[in-house]
Amino acid sequence: MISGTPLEGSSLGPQAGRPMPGGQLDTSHRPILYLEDVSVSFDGFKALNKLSLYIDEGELRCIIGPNGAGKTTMMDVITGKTRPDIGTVFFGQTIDLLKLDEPAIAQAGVCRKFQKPSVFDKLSVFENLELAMRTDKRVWPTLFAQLRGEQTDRIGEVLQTIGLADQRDFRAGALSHGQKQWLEIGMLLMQEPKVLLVDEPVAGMTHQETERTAELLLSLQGKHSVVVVEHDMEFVRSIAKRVTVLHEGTVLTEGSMDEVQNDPRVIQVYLGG
Ligand SMILES: Nc1ncnc2c1ncn2[C@@H]1O[C@H](COP(=O)(O)OP(=O)(O)OP(=O)(O)O)[C@@H](O)[C@H]1O
Repeated sequence: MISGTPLEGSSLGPQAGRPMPGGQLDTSHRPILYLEDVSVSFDGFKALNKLSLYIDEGELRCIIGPNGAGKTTMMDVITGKTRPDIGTVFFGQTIDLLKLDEPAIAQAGVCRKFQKPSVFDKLSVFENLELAMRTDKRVWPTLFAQLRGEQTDRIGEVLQTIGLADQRDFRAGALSHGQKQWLEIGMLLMQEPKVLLVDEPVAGMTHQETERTAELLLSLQGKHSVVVVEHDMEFVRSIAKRVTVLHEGTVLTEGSMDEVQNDPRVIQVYLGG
């Protein structure tokens, strides 16, 4: 049995079935997440400039763009870390994310995976997943109880999804960098997020780990909306259906990987030609 240490700084969201912060999620009109005309200034510099972005339910979207394009700021706005000067950010049709704070946004089902893994090294893979489930406020009544069968099953499912079933009793500290990243994705999945924001998931990974991460993220689409910010173009090509290119805080273009890579404006932005 592990203790119920809070996951400080982590953005863990909910499992289904409890009232959501900000109201009930309504995705009947397609986008599960949308930003409209969002601007953010830092000392007069516009990090986001009338950015509009629409993410559909179950979609896997890749966001690319040169350094300083505004990708991180965009994620910060969605998760409530940064408040825009102006603009609209909605989760479904009815939940105004600008009215919620960071924990409430995570609890509503918008979760973020940061670049650096933050698993608990001394705990086993299984215990890390168990802890992620126990930090969900809606299962706090079970904090000191034995895991119920369905909860153990859920951990088993997530272990399969992240490809760590054989490592379930390994200490997380003994995992490779790639395995730690998958475990952290698993910890977020324990909360059954509707939207998963993933920041540079393959940075520092081996080729094989990168391929496995592509399979993992592809397996999530349909069940979750996944927004991936990544610089590795080969990786983006391997998972992308629709790619959004950010530049100077706004959407330069959107389309398939082939479309955006052949767009002269994109080539100019990347090559500075
Ligand atoms: N807190 C801040 N204060 C001042 N300027 C900031 C702040 N955060 C971001 N910026 C600036 O806003 C712009 C957009 O930054 P952001 O980190 O969102 O870009 P990015 O696309 O994520 O870049 P990278 O790919 O390098 O991570 C950059 O010019 C950055 O220097």
